[in-house]
Amino acid sequence: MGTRKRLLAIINPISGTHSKVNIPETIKATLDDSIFDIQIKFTEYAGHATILTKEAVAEKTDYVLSVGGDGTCNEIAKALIHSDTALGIIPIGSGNGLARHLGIPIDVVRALKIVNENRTVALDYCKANDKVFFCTCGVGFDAWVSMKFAEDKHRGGLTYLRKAVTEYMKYKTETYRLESKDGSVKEKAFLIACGNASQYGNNAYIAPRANMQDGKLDVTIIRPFTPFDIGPLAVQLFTKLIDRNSNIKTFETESISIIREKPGIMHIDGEPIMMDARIDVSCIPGGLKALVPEENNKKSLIEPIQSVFWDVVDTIKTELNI
Ligand SMILES: Nc1ncnc2c1ncn2[C@@H]1O[C@H](COP(=O)(O)OP(=O)(O)OP(=O)(O)O)[C@@H](O)[C@H]1O
Repeated sequence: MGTRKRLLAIINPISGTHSKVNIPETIKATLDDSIFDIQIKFTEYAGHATILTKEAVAEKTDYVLSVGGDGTCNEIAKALIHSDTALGIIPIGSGNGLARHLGIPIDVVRALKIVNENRTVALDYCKANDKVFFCTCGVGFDAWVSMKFAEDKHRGGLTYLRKAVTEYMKYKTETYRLESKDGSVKEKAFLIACGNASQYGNNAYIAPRANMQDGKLDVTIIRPFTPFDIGPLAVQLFTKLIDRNSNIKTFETESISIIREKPGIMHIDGEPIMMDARIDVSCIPGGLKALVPEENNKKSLIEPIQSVFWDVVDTIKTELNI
């Protein structure tokens, strides 16, 4: 037993809508304790996961599991970059974009079995000014929705949907200047998203061609559109076809600067944050070790339907206090 790998599982008790009470037992029952020496900790406040992870890296822990959503993954993974400690993801958040991109099942037991397979790869990570992200960052409507979502006491994919619908009518588009190696352009945009991974979460593919091992960001610019365009746009977003929409511009780049008139909100892996008027976004190849399934991006066809079903059940339970 002397050569077991040290593993710390960090559980965010407020992520997503599922109960976390049984998760420590499930982790202990499912992870192979002949491979892993397991420790489990709950976060106590926002930002705590980063502190716990830094301690784990200093103690030469081999794996840190993020048991939460994309916000928890971000807090953990930013403390893991360029270290020998690998990230594992047990997705129990609201969007779970990074897990879904990597093909990790949205099911605690099945995700833990991926950890048992013990397959590590090097993934790219990205920066927006001094903020590190792994999935997507963006300015415009998506950042606005992330702020409204953060203010809401409810979580879950349905809350995202509710916020997007109610905020669309009130939202005013901005003009941005974009600078990249190809030159400088001005764009009036509903949103500008930079994807390291392909989706926001909940299988909303904002950067369908994004690859976390190509050293590049996939930039998507959605220009202002009318209410009549919403239906086709929504269908294209969820069917990986958004780059076919003529109102949308997509391209790949190693880096890009997004410049607006004054500082404002942006989102970093779905978490809202105030940023300077100038945002320099870049991709750093291969800086994060992560546990992934053998065949990336292979997922069950009924998984999105299951996710919505459990979201509805959890929302009803929360509303009825049961
Ligand atoms: N113990 C805690 N109490 C309050 N907030 C916490 C605690 N631990 C972590 N947080 C914060 O909870 C927020 C939400 O977590 P997370 O992103 O994992 O879940 P989610 O928003 O439901 O899922 P997703 O990001 O996939 O949509 C993060 O911003 C994180 O900083």
